Amino acid sequence: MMNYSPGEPPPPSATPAASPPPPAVQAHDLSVARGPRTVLRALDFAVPQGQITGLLGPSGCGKSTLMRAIVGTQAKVTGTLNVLGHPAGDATLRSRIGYVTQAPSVYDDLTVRQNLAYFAAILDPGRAAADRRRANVTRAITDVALTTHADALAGNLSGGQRSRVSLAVALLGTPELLVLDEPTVGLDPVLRRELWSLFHTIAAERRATLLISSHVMDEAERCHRLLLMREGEILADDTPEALRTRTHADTVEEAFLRLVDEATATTTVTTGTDAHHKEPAR
Ligand SMILES: Nc1ncnc2c1ncn2[C@@H]1O[C@H](COP(=O)(O)OP(=O)(O)OP(=O)(O)O)[C@@H](O)[C@H]1O
Repeated sequence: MMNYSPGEPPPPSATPAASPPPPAVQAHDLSVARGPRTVLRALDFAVPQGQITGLLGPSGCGKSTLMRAIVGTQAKVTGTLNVLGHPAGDATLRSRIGYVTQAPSVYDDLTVRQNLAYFAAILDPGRAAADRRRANVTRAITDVALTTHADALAGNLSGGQRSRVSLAVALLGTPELLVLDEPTVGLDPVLRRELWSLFHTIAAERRATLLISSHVMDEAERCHRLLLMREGEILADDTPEALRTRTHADTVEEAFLRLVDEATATTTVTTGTDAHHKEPAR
């Protein structure tokens, strides 16, 4: 279904211009409380346009919460969060963002094609758009490699296939920003590789921005940029290569672990009884 070969990510799709385009997402002093807890703490970061940014970190570090804030479905958000030039949650952003949650949102009693036709009718209503809708539905089904299952009931699909129906729904409207929460969970390695190839094709051909969460560190190597998270904070915001170089690590996983060790050592030193020395331990 696609033509990107895995390994090093290809260069970002945007051709070099005199001034770089504004970031797709820009956060300043962004915090989120869930219940009594602050689960995101004073985040500052930018997600560049037309690239794939990976959001990585252990379970519970706040990846889904951050994505929900970006798509405008999270309560108790403070600080500044701009998305495609508007405050997050602005009504004008609805058709410009595709969001796929961890739990696939599909109707089990409809076929794959019927599910997509239903969402296509909401996105692009009216009789005059019928041909365009049909073409978009077929394209989205092909994109996620579900052509052979197009007439199967969603309720009879495997978990990975249902996730791909959700992804196809997000691809229907050709969004400028795609926010994908762990889209490759439960998929076999071949399918994971194919989906990553699709993500690169979307970034390159449609100039879309993709923010993709994962806790599988080998997927980090396929991103143009990474936001590494830990306990509600951003530990690093860089390219995979720069992260590896900076930490003298062979893999992003190793780089992440070194950064965690550094952060832990800093915390221990600054919160310990002898809090004079604040440099991270080596
Ligand atoms: N509805 C809720 N009420 C209170 N706290 C919540 C709620 N949902 C999540 N949390 C807490 O917020 C923190 C961040 O959760 P979040 O789901 O964003 O993490 P995550 O990094 O996406 O995890 P995972 O990789 O397991 O999906 C966690 O500590 C979690 O316990």
